[in-house]
Amino acid sequence: MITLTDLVFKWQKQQINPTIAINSLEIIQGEHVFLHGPSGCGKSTLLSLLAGINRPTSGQLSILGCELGQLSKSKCDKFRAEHIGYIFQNFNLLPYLSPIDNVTLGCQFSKPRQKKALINSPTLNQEASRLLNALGLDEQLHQQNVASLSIGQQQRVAAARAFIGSPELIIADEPTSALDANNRQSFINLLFTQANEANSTLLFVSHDTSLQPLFNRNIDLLSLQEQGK
Ligand SMILES: Nc1ncnc2c1ncn2[C@@H]1O[C@H](COP(=O)(O)OP(=O)(O)OP(=O)(O)O)[C@@H](O)[C@H]1O
Repeated sequence: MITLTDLVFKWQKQQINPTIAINSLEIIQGEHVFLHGPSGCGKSTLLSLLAGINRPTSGQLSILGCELGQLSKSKCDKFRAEHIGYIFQNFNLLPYLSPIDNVTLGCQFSKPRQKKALINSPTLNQEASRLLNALGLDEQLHQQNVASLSIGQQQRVAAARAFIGSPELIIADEPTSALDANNRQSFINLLFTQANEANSTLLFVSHDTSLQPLFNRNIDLLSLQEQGK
């Protein structure tokens, strides 16, 4: 599903030590991967490459057989909209829109993803509402401005936006950092249920190593990078 070969990424051309240097990594469809490593080792940078937000400096990065480094920026954006659900560390929600509008935005830029979302519900709004309910966001909050929601509630909106249209890859960057232990466990359970239902690959970044046993694969980015340098 994801294949990295001799992948190198430098933020600056003149940088001596690349931020990312990975010889080889293969992740198969449906795998639940826990990615960890010390602060600054490049976790968010790697995620931005996988999401096509940044481009490799050299090497290959292929997702679902598509070589992301070869795509134009607009094709990369289209690829991301179609195949990837991304839960950002700071959620990246549009504060003046409602939860429903934020969630439907997740599939607004891809017709195939909209079609997949409409398998479960007659309209995109109803599908957004179904996902928000499944994530435990009270129905009366679905139409309020997102800015008026608590952090935990905003996190649910960010998750529903990533899940809509069952993308093949779900990327979650520190998605549980703002939650207490109970909410963290229920959030993880929902994440796994959603990923299993759609056979999505899950790439989950966290500093909380107590979550590690819940995943079927554990990648230490620092050791992976050591092999590549
Ligand atoms: N936009 C940027 N421009 C230049 N350098 C950057 C940029 N973003 C990150 N870096 C650098 O890349 C390196 C890796 O940062 P990154 O955020 O990927 O680490 P991380 O492992 O996700 O850290 P954390 O666990 O603290 O979130 C750091 O040295 C950081 O300073």
